Amino acid sequence: MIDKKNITGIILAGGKSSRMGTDKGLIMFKGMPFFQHIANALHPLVGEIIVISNHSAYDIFGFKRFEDLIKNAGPLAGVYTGLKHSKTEFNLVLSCDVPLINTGTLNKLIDSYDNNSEVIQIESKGKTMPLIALYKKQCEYHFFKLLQEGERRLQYGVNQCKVKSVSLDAENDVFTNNINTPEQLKAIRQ
Ligand SMILES: Nc1nc2c(ncn2[C@@H]2O[C@H](COP(=O)(O)OP(=O)(O)OP(=O)(O)O)[C@@H](O)[C@H]2O)c(=O)[nH]1
Repeated sequence: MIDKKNITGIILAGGKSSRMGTDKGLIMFKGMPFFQHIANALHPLVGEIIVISNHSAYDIFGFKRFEDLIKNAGPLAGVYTGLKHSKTEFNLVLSCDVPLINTGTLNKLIDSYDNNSEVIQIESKGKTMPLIALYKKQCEYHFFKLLQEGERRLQYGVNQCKVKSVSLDAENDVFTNNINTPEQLKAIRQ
């Protein structure tokens, strides 16, 4: 069991939201922004939450916010920035577009940790999800090197680490739904 004081929650909210057309983390769903749903799911499991985003609108949530150390380089740079600023060995990294996520699902990542892994990621509907994952801080070194080489793919970066995937039961797959488009938003609001 990992002590929650040794886990930082890192929420990435620095994307362009081009498919949605409006900043995804700030979309209202069941009375609160997507971002707040994600922070609420993380809160019981971590000692601190930090936000990685160049958008100052996220300051309203009251967490420390850091800007990408490498700009316009996508989620790989966002995760790298989060790990670099984290003070803890373990880090639960989430995107801001999974508003159905819950603490129980995230806890599965922590429960599945073993000493041989550097990243534990969710696998849902046959797809690995490196933005619902537990990272050891040491991954920052791999990611920095890859970014310097011009690599931008997060899943490629994760695959350079010792990675383990945790599959969800079919009835829990819904909690990891990525909401990227107005159509997907409409579907969860119904
Ligand atoms: N900090 C940071 N986060 C990012 C960056 N790019 C994407 N993200 C975050 O990574 C997660 C997944 O992002 P995507 O859906 O792949 O990209 P997006 O730019 O948000 O959306 P699209 O423009 O529709 O692809 C979201 O939480 C984004 O906010 C980035 O350059 N920096």
